[in-house]
Amino acid sequence: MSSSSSAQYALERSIAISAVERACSLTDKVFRNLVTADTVTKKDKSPVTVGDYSAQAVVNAILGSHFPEDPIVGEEDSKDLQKPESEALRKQIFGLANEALKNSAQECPAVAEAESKPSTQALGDRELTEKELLAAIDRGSAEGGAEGRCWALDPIDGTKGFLRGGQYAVCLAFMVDGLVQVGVMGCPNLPHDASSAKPKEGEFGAGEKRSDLGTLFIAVRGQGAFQRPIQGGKEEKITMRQISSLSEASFCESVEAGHSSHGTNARIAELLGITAPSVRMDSQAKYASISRGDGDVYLRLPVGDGSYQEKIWDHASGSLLVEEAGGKVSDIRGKSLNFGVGRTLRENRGVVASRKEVHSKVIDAVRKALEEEGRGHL
Ligand SMILES: Nc1ncnc2c1ncn2[C@@H]1O[C@H](COP(=O)(O)O)[C@@H](OP(=O)(O)O)[C@H]1O
Ligand SMILES: [Mg+2]
Ligand SMILES: [Mg+2]
Ligand SMILES: [Mg+2]
Repeated sequence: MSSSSSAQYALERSIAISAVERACSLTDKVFRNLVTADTVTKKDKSPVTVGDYSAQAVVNAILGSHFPEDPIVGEEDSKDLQKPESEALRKQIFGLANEALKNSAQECPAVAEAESKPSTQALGDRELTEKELLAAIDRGSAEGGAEGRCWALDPIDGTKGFLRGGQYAVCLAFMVDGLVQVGVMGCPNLPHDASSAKPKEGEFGAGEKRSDLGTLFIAVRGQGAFQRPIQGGKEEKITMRQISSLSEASFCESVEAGHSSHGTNARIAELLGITAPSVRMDSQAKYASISRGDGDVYLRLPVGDGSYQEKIWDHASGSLLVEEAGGKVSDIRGKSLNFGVGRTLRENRGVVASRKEVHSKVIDAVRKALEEEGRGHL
């Protein structure tokens, strides 16, 4: 196989971009119409439920029409949605997903081009039935594995961030024989330029969205990592920041202490001489941020007894972005992430991502900090 030809996986790349774009405009709309100060106060998660299901339906329907044989490992399934009491929810998702499938075909040059190819079946000519919609969601139930083509989808990654008005991402990756080849990530609330002010969290409901928010990240193995405004525009190449010493680095970590141990991170920073405060954000936007140099090290340390198995859709697209931007991604022991063993990364514990040159130093500090806590066995 000629690995560096820019034509390699060009179709998968353009279909993935269009699917993620459509899903992002849908989730953005769901946020603006359904997340209100009231739903947030009541800790009502229904907006994210609507967004999750309809975004998965849209992406899977698009993948299904272009690559009908390809298995998809998606986070959601329609089991709860099929219950009689979910009828109103089903109707809402049905409307949103069909609208997204219909509207965007003309607006998105990548999909217009791909869909004009005779081999593909045009979407959006007619509405999907409710049955087809549920089937599209359940197309995501593949088991994954080390053989052949496979997609991994997180329709809304960072569900907590979505509800806060903070960072979340639509993440889609294409894998061959367990290796990620294409990663596309849409971050509707991430500024194009990291130096511009961060969006204020908790600004719910209607109102004009800032025009500098919404960034799309794209990576193909061997072809580099790129970003562009999600609304369209020129792709620019991104690379991780050059730092001469780890003491200049800053960490990027989860907002949720339950997803990554903040206390241990602080000790690792101390061991490495890092003084800059950690940047905390939800979702795989962390991988995207370090890929373009907003931060330098993404640490995700196991919490508790370390038995949690990371899900492949939480890391597939982000890890390729970092690798293509000059970084290295491994688990806390320095072992490569193995995306070919099923729906989870069961052979790995936690994640460490940084520039290649400093990666082993970070791994050493992680080991030392865990040993000090009596968790060296993790
Ligand atoms: N105990 C745990 N440890 C690590 N990750 C967890 C976890 N419980 C849930 N997660 C995952 O963490 C993801 C969010 O990561 P982050 O905290 O970096 O934003 C969630 O994705 P979803 O939001 O798609 O469900 C979920 O899959
Ligand atoms: Mg997720
Ligand atoms: Mg999710
Ligand atoms: Mg989830």
